Amino acid sequence: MEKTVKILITGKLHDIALKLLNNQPSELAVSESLKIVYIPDAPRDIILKEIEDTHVLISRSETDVDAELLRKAKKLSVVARAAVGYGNIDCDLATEMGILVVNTPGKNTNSAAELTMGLLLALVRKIPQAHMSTSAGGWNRHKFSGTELGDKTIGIVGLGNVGHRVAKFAKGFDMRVIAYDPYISEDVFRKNQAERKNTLEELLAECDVLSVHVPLNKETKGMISLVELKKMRKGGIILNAARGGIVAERALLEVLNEGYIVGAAIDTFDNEPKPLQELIAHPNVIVTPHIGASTAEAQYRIGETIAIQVLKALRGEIVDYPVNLPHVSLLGSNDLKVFSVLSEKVSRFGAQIFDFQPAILKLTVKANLNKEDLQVLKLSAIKGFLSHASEEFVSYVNAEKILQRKGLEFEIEMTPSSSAKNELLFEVYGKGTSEKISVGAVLYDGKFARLSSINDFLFEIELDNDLIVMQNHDRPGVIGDVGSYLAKNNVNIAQFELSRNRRGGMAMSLIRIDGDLESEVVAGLRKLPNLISARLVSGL
Ligand SMILES: NC(=O)c1ccc[n+]([C@@H]2O[C@H](COP(=O)([O-])OP(=O)(O)OC[C@H]3O[C@@H](n4cnc5c(N)ncnc54)[C@H](O)[C@@H]3O)[C@@H](O)[C@H]2O)c1
Ligand SMILES: O=C(O)[C@H](O)COP(=O)(O)O
Repeated sequence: MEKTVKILITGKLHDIALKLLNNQPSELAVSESLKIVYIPDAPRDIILKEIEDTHVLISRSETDVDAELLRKAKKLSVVARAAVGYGNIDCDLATEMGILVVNTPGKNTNSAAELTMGLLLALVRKIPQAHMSTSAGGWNRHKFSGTELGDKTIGIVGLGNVGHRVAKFAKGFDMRVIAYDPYISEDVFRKNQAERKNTLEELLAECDVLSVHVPLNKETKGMISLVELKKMRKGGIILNAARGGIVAERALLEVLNEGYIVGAAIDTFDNEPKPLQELIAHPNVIVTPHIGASTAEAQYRIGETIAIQVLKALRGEIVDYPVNLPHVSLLGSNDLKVFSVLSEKVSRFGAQIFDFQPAILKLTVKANLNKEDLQVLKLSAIKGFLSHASEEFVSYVNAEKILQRKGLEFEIEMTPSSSAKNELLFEVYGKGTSEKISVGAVLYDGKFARLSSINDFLFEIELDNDLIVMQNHDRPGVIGDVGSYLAKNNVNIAQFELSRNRRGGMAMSLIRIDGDLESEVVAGLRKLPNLISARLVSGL
């Protein structure tokens, strides 16, 4: 029966996202049918109920994806954050549970940077106050006198996507741009014509306008508190269109009341949607309700990107913007995608053909790959092995953790090849010295997955459907007996491959069958004369 995947959407999304999920482009089509439950601005109690049988959650900043929610989500495999900040998602727990978290970095950058500049201009020219007064019939040309941006210094904390766009815009207003971001290279500062400050203190001491553009995390929460605000020049102003809590709100209120800081423009708050009342009502503060990403253009880009991420994740592909798989970024090419599927298949096969206690798994790769691509193959192999050998839900996200928990070691080795060979050898070693199995696989023509060996036996068989792995004595009549037994049990053979180590010695056969096979049928095979073993390998 076709599986149905439930996608719960709890925030407002652009129509393009729903269009792409409902009418999937052929290259992203998923085999499951999708049940989309779209509840923009969903209340918490509804989310907690709906999440129980949800497979994919698409959310915006108002949905806290915390431990309470995750623990109720028994079927969840993807959390898709339709924006950048994921401070509201318990990523550690999601990782532990094997849930992939994705986001859409860069897609709302321009909108957030434009809003930041809008807030800055509105603040220094008192535009909201002048508008209110004038639209109410007033005409106060002297009351609404402001200050210019030209020649003032803006201090940017976090020169990432939004930060460097703000830097560019500020340059357009002839501002001096200084920035503090210890995590990026000198080059980024140079390219964005921002003077690098090595400490936050240096930056604070020199800026008239302080604008924060860092993520909210343990390190940045409260990074601008009373001490830091007092390190700024008297008469400075503060912008926060990043996250509430980066600038401590009570401290900001204090310096505003003292008149030490003369203005603040804020889009993001500690307690959304009910921010600190005294702060938002302060006469020198202008506020917006977290609308940095709220433009038609940003929402289109986000909607399109998030739908593609979800479809890729459902297809088992590695997504473009994984949050909790930092060591695997883009799945570079289609070739790598096909190779990673081979890696998953060969290890899933290997997991089903031994009877000893495994201790070490080893993948030998004959190809020319970079470190990142090798990591993809490693994760695919672990995932393939564990998805047979573990009761837990295994994904690229938690595969390594589960492996560690099971006390298994993984080794990976690459044998560089002068020609473009794509071959894999997957080995499982037991604790005893003689316990070992190996399975070889190859990509013919760069795309067709074939099993090429099991231990010393050579094959060329498709790694698809269910397979029977049989060992027998190399004597006449075995193939005939097996063929008629399977026919009697209504099993159709798609491919039969026999390999032997020497004439009259041991033989191994692989039988690829159409459809599913009952385990009793395989058990019956073992009773045939000259059969040593027969086992079913499934889920390929
Ligand atoms: N108001 C909105 O609607 C809106 C829209 C977009 C982004 N945002 C928020 O803006 C912030 C920046 O977004 P982005 O897309 O530019 O992210 P980004 O990841 O591209 O940039 C963040 C930068 O902060 C730097 N950084 C991290 N920790 C730091 C620290 N302790 N000190 C100094 N620098 C540090 C990083 O090195 C990085 O360069 C995030 O909080 C994001 O959630 C808000
Ligand atoms: O983190 C972000 O990208 C912004 O805060 C926008 O988030 P939202 O559009 O989901 O509120």
